Amino acid sequence: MSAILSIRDLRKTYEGGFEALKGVTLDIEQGEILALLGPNGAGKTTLISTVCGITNATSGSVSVDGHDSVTGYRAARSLIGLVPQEISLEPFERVLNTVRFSRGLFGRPRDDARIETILRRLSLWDKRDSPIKALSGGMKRRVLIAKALAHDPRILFLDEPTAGVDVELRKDMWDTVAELKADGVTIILTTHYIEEAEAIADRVGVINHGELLLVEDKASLMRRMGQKQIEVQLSAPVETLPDTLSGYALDLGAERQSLIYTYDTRAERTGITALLNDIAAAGLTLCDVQTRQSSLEDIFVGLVAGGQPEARQ
Ligand SMILES: Nc1ncnc2c1ncn2[C@@H]1O[C@H](COP(=O)(O)OP(=O)(O)OP(=O)(O)O)[C@@H](O)[C@H]1O
Repeated sequence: MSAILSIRDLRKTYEGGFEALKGVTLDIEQGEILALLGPNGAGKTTLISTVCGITNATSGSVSVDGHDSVTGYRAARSLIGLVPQEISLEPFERVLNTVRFSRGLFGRPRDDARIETILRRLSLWDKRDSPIKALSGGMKRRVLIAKALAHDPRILFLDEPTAGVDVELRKDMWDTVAELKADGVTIILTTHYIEEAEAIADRVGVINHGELLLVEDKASLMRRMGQKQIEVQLSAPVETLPDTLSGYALDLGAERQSLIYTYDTRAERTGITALLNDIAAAGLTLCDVQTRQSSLEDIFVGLVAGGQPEARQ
């Protein structure tokens, strides 16, 4: 895979001096779905707006399929579709015209067959003659996507596509995103919902206070999530670990009265049975056992709080 979008040391300081982006560097591969997770005010919308040229960067660069977003603005922008967070549609305009008009804005020749395909894909074809104001909130969001796709962009930004939508519609939106990916569209979406990132992303980025804290393959994050800890409470404190237990990666817990063993749930052998046997053979008496599992949410919360992710019970 090759990067279709390269963001280098992107900084944005708003008038008044607020530093919303503090040097973001990120490569986005052709055809991937990247979810950008971050709390309110993290800089997600600023990042998207800057990449799309709605806001000027203070410094740094963005290259879209080789086109610089400043010196080659028109070419770069024509490759991008943007679905904004806010629903900003003309209420009396009809669906078909709204979407057709968007294509024209990018100087693309009228192509009714293409618009029909897009509207059908988004289940909007039956509503093509409806005025926007007659649509439900979910349908309006679909129109925003159709508008963003009208000029056949190769990269689609979705800024919190499912904020405030019900569970069913959220799942629908996830299906739509998967279909767009199958069409070869590269998708970057921002979200507060960790389960959304889990459900659809290939890679997950975590942003906070204008800094990208992590960008990682979802599968490897899942492996981290797969990490579990078992804490064995002992009936009496131990000074040092018995030599017979030195082969295990064990940590001593609070007041040296517990042993903490971290293992991978996906491993063929977790080693728990042998560990428990060896603890007993070393003459230690167990009085309780607890397990904890770290989740993507723990990793996220830990990163955003500036600490280490903790395992969760
Ligand atoms: N035009 C502006 N002028 C000054 N500060 C701004 C402006 N736009 C955004 N900010 C500030 O920049 C920071 C990042 O905002 P941004 O909208 O990018 O965050 P976000 O991650 O998208 O948040 P949310 O999840 O709430 O949409 C916030 O502290 C915000 O108040």
